[in-house]
Amino acid sequence: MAAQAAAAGAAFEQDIHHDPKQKPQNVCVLGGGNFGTAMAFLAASKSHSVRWYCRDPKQAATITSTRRNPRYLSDIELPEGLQATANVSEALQGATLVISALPAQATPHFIEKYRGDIPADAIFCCTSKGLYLEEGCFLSEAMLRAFQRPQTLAFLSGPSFARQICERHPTALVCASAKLADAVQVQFALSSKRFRVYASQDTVGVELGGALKNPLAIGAGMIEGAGFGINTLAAFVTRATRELTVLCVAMGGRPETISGLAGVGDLMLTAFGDLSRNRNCGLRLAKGESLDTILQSCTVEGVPTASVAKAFATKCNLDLPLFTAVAMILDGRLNVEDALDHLMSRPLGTEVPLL
Ligand SMILES: NC(=O)C1=CN([C@@H]2O[C@H](COP(=O)(O)OP(=O)(O)OC[C@H]3O[C@@H](n4cnc5c(N)ncnc54)[C@H](O)[C@@H]3O)[C@@H](O)[C@H]2O)C=CC1
Ligand SMILES: O=C(CO)COP(=O)(O)O
Repeated sequence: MAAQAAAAGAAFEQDIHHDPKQKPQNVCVLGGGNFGTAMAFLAASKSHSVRWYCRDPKQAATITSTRRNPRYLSDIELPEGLQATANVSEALQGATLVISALPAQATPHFIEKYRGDIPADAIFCCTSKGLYLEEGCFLSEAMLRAFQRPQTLAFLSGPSFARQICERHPTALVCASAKLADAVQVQFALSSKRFRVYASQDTVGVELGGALKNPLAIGAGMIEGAGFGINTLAAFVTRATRELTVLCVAMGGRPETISGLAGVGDLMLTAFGDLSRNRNCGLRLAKGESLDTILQSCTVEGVPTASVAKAFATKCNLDLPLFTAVAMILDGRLNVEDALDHLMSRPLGTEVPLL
């Protein structure tokens, strides 16, 4: 399948979505991990000028000389024209579009440290999927505080494993920005025959959908790890979708966004997809591995996000048993079996509010 997809590669490069009104971008990708690799791959495939910041100088040098990322997705051959560097100022100089693929918890600190190097008129497009634990808030709020000035933010989200983007599987995402024209800039900058971006103005829904599906995907993994089958998983994902929608709408997002790519689309991918680190984290926890060991092995955004999600639910006066159970298991206050027992023993009720 991967070979077949790669063979279709030449067509992928063609920019069928070229809009003469959209200028070519000077793209800077931040983050040398899985998603940074996918974003650098995409932007370079579209013939933008791409500079890619990886904090490890050896890694950056190897990428530039071999066109492979030695640490992540190392079997993927990257397009020509990519320049990786460990020098932040060099990477950001003259950028018109900054695509950040740093872990959520690292992003505000990065901005605080390097805001002087980030061009004030660039679109800062965030692909991180998490809420900000240190301040118990949306990542965008912490990012804007870190900028200490107005900066155009966009959020790119939806069902998209980095590996499958690089293997050119047809993929669809949504990009949200307060001004539709800014979301459209990103849309045209990245769309191709194999990567379709929808534009949106629902920044709250897109940011929250991407972040909140992660603790729920951990829950889905726990169910599988505990040995339960598709009956349990389907029930969980259905009720999880409801909790996701109720919380996003209470926080100001649109329900249509949550039934779209950034919500249900990404929840399905991560709850059912073997490549999901959040799902695998739940699976490994249910099999008895310690959370510390798991977090040392990979980025799992759902862990810090779970407790912020629970705090958001409390603030909105919402009873969201699945978010609560996942957060309590991650805090070590409940085990998976007891959580399932408790969830199945809750008072019986109607599925949706009565008419
Ligand atoms: N992997 C995927 O398929 C997808 C990931 N995302 C999101 O992208 C974000 C990044 O995820 P991945 O790339 O998968 O993680 P990763 O763990 O593969 O890579 C993270 C990278 O960030 C670098 N990094 C960490 N802290 C840093 C700092 N302070 N300064 C500079 N570099 C730093 C690490 O060295 C590493 O290269 C997450 O929020 C994730 O939810 C979104 C869609 C898909
Ligand atoms: O968000 C993702 C794909 O859309 C990646 O999910 P994981 O972080 O669980 O691997």
